[in-house]
Amino acid sequence: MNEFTNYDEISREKWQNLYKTSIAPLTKNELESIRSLNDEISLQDVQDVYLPLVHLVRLYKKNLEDMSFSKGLFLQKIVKTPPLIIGISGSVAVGKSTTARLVQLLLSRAFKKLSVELVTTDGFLFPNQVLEARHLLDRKGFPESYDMERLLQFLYQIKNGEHCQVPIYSHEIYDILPEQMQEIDNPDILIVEGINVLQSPQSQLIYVSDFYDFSIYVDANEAIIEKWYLERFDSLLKLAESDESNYYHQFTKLPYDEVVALARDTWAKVNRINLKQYIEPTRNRAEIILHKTDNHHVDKIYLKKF
Ligand SMILES: Nc1ncnc2c1ncn2[C@@H]1O[C@H](COP(=O)(O)OP(=O)(O)OP(=O)(O)O)[C@@H](O)[C@H]1O
Ligand SMILES: CC(C)(CO)[C@@H](O)C(=O)NCCC(=O)O
Repeated sequence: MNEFTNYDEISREKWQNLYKTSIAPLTKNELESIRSLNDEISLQDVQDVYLPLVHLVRLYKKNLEDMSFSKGLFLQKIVKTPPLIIGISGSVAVGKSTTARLVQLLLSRAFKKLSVELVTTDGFLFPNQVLEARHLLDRKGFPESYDMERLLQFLYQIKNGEHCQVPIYSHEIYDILPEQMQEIDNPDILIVEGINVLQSPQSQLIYVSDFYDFSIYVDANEAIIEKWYLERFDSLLKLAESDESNYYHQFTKLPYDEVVALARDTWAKVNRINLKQYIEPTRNRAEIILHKTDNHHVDKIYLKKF
């Protein structure tokens, strides 16, 4: 069976015309907020692709509310609608966090009174010290480098309306920040972004799919993702140039061709292998697959049929 049998393939042209008339165009302020989020984002893509996507999320939210209401009627008690959880997955450097921040911004616009929080699963990586002790430093990002049980516990607590604290990962120090936590206090919508969002822990007793009400896999051709990875490596190095505490500072002293070779090597030996073995196989668990080409231009969207 073809991997996409279970999906409707929708061209960008078709997608961008869905619900066009019922979505208000972006205001000047909103355009500015998007620009400040990432000035590379194409505003045409926001209008044509991401606004209809957020409209679709509305339907899933409505569905969750209706189901809670009906369960309440059945049980003859008040059942509070749990937070809507959206998972965003895909390769390292494919643009998950940019997509997640954009979706957060657009959802806050669509639901002005609701709180929309964003968490990255990078925070659930074991600290370098633990990875080192387990000889896993060069396996960062692979399933065994994450505390998956803790991630699942967190998702459970969120659904249960509990106040949660999440560790914070910093690309600058290439490690979990000591003694700093992100506070998540009972949001209406939670976006969880990360390469392992659609993976299950090894015990398989709990399925991550039980917690996500909607999920997005950000997809692109492998050669293009490698290019984005190399470009991002380059911009991380530029940021590290005058900051000795930055993990990437050590590489700023190397000749340019050695830096490129190093980044290519990390892509080939770590991130590409992870993509092929563990990330891409979860693609067809997503509700929506956003397929991107050069310049992050979305050309195709796949929506799960059932
Ligand atoms: N829609 C977009 N338009 C333009 N540039 C983008 C877009 N999405 C991502 N990028 C760029 O691509 C690179 C990777 O993006 P991002 O950091 O969001 O990826 P990621 O998948 O979250 O990576 P990681 O898994 O390593 O955290 C960044 O340089 C970012 O600026
Ligand atoms: C933190 C992750 C795993 C995911 O965001 C990734 O950015 C990473 O650091 N991968 C390890 C190999 C590398 O340095 O690119």
